[in-house]
Amino acid sequence: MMKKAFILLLDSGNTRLKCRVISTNSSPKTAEEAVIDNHTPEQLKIWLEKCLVQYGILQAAYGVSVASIDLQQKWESILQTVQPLSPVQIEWLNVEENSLGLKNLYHIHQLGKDRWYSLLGNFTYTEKKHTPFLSISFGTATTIDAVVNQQFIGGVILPGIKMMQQSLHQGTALLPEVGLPNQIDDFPKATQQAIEAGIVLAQSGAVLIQIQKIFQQYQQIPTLYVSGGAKQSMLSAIQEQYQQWSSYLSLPHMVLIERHSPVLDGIEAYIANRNCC
Ligand SMILES: Nc1ncnc2c1ncn2[C@@H]1O[C@H](COP(=O)(O)OP(=O)(O)OP(=O)(O)O)[C@@H](O)[C@H]1O
Ligand SMILES: CC(C)(CO)[C@@H](O)C(=O)NCCC(=O)O
Repeated sequence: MMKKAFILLLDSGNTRLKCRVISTNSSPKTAEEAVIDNHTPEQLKIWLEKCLVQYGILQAAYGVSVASIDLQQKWESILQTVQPLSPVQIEWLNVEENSLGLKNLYHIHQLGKDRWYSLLGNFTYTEKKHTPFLSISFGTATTIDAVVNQQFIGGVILPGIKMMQQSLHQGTALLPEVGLPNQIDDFPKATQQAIEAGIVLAQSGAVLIQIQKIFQQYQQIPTLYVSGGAKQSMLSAIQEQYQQWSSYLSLPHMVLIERHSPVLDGIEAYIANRNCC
């Protein structure tokens, strides 16, 4: 009988580590996911020890990181300790000029690896490869990346929602730190509501502008793939802003798809393709 084994995928972000276990000799292949806060790295050890019992030996580990070198080394040392007799090195993946049929027009030495693998995850998920899309992440930072005609044509970086909330509070004497609203007013009349609405509009407005630019330049409405820890608070605002603009011009319906972990999907697709060719 074949020995049970698994592969580990890691997406090391500025706030959290997202992990996926892929069982190599059982079905379904994707066995389990976990999210570890960067402040509690020991949780990775606890989770991996559980995985070793359940899924057999750790065969390989692939990661994408935009976090500090220190944190990368922390994840590496945890992997060494959980399987000391046959230690596994994490292979940290890089950005490329071309992968899985997607061409990268961004500066490859500058592009965040999470952005590239998220694009690959969303591109793999796209059935009609010529459909333009925006790969949007509401994480520590917000990123809005555009793919048209199978090319990543570029994207924008904004402070994330939490970062905007904190910076308004920290940089002023009178402004409180706010949470995320369920509903926003068009013309707020109180401080908290004014800040909440301002942040949501800044973020969803940036998305709408990128949709408009693609429409102006390519006469198509992109599909939106939305991910990241703060995505829930943004979905209705994006839909509403699109609705208001598009109804004047009788534009087609916009497809918005929530994506759970596109970076891990991108790593999985990239590795599967590399190992098979
Ligand atoms: N309900 C929420 N409201 C507001 N912000 C949230 C909420 N839930 C999570 N967040 C924020 O989402 C961010 C974390 O999201 P995510 O895990 O996607 O980011 P990350 O680990 O920093 O990864 P990356 O660096 O790749 O963005 C944090 O800034 C967190 O505060
Ligand atoms: C923008 C973030 C922080 C998003 O996680 C990350 O992708 C990053 O650090 N990028 C490097 C700069 C760039 O992508 O141009």
